Amino acid sequence: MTILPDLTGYCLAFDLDGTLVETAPDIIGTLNEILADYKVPKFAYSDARKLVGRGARSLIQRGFAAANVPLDAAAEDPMVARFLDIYRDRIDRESTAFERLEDTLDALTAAGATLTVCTNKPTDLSVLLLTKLGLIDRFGSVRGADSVPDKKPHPGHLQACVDDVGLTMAKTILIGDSETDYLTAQNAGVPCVLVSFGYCDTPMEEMSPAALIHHFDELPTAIAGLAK
Ligand SMILES: O=C(O)COP(=O)(O)O
Ligand SMILES: [Mg+2]
Repeated sequence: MTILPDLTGYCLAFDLDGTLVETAPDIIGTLNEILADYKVPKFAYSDARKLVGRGARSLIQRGFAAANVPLDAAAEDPMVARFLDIYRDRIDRESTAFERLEDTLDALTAAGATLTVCTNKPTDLSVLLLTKLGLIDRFGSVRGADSVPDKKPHPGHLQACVDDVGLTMAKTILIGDSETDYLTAQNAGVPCVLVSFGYCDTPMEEMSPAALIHHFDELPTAIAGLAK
């Protein structure tokens, strides 16, 4: 494994869905439960994975649109509430940390880095998921979209995570899977590491992150190149 530089004073802020955790199976499972109420056929996992990543409301809208079923605007709010209830009950049924995540976080923490989670998932669900997967104690701060006045890509969301752990943007790196994460890092003026294994509907070639990784094994080398 890469020899890491001293990362004391560094804040590594991670996105959650599609970056730390493969949450799509339970998110799509929840969508399929909602669609069944409306007699809409279930999505195959491979077809629905590309719909994930922009929150429950967008997923429902995209799910109905992809199935060519009109969605009454008045039905959306109760549907989102029901989605969140169902999802909470099955949040870790099939969701798993991406391969080699824990070894990699161990190495980064041992080198002195402080880890945080900056996600557009609701905070309570983020904490619940990380707790169920045994990951919560690794992070000095977990902030969902509801914990800040303006969510990602607003840089204030990232700033709040950095403030929580008493560090500075000058020594912060954002690790994410989507255009939202890329724009957040740009808006905050910090380097962005993008992972290619998450949920991104923008082609990776259209963004120019500081590093692009395809597996967590590659993250220490990427961080070593950025933390100087
Ligand atoms: O739930 C969402 O909207 C996306 O969550 P993420 O920011 O952890 O990818
Ligand atoms: Mg994500």
